[in-house]
Amino acid sequence: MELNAVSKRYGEVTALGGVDLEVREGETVAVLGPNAAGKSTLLSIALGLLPPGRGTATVLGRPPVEALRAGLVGVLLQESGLLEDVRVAELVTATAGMYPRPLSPAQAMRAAGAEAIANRRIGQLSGGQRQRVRFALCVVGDPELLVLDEPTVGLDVDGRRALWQEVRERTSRGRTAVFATHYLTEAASWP
Ligand SMILES: Nc1ncnc2c1ncn2[C@@H]1O[C@H](COP(=O)(O)OP(=O)(O)OP(=O)(O)O)[C@@H](O)[C@H]1O
Repeated sequence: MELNAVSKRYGEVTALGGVDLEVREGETVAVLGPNAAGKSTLLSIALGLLPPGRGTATVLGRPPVEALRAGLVGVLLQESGLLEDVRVAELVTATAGMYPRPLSPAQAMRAAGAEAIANRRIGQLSGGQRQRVRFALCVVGDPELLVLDEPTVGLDVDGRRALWQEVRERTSRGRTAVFATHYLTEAASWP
């Protein structure tokens, strides 16, 4: 992922003031900053979900939207909506079907620590359980790059452990991850 001199203003608010970032294959990079620092804005631009005011973004050597459409990027955004009436396994299976070379739904749910809730309806899940489902959906396509916005919010110790273990396992296979956090410990403890 490469950002060159990316700026973004919302009216009077300067969310990003000329950010350069280069993330190479196999790296795990934390975007660290306090609330309102511009982390989500940066990730949204890097994903092609938001146009930069100035500057350029490329992902895997192409425009971000193309990388996203090609199924090369797994995304976990803060509090993103989930279908409420379906069961976890149904949603993960349907999402897997949108990718060229997905993991099995069981693998993705295991990676997210969501096996025990596979048959539960999403509308009945707790906040942390929903976050596990978001992570399962993020990895089920076995993407080259994971983009995670505050991925551990709401997760208990086991949920956090499962998530970081999966990120580490992917990185060891040359995959890449970029995550936003305001937890200094999470950013700093990364090897
Ligand atoms: N759609 C929007 N319209 C106007 N201002 C916005 C919009 N989105 C973000 N902002 C402002 O841009 C700044 C950066 O917001 P952003 O969500 O990128 O920060 P963040 O670092 O992700 O924060 P947090 O840690 O609280 O999630 C904030 O001042 C925010 O109020």
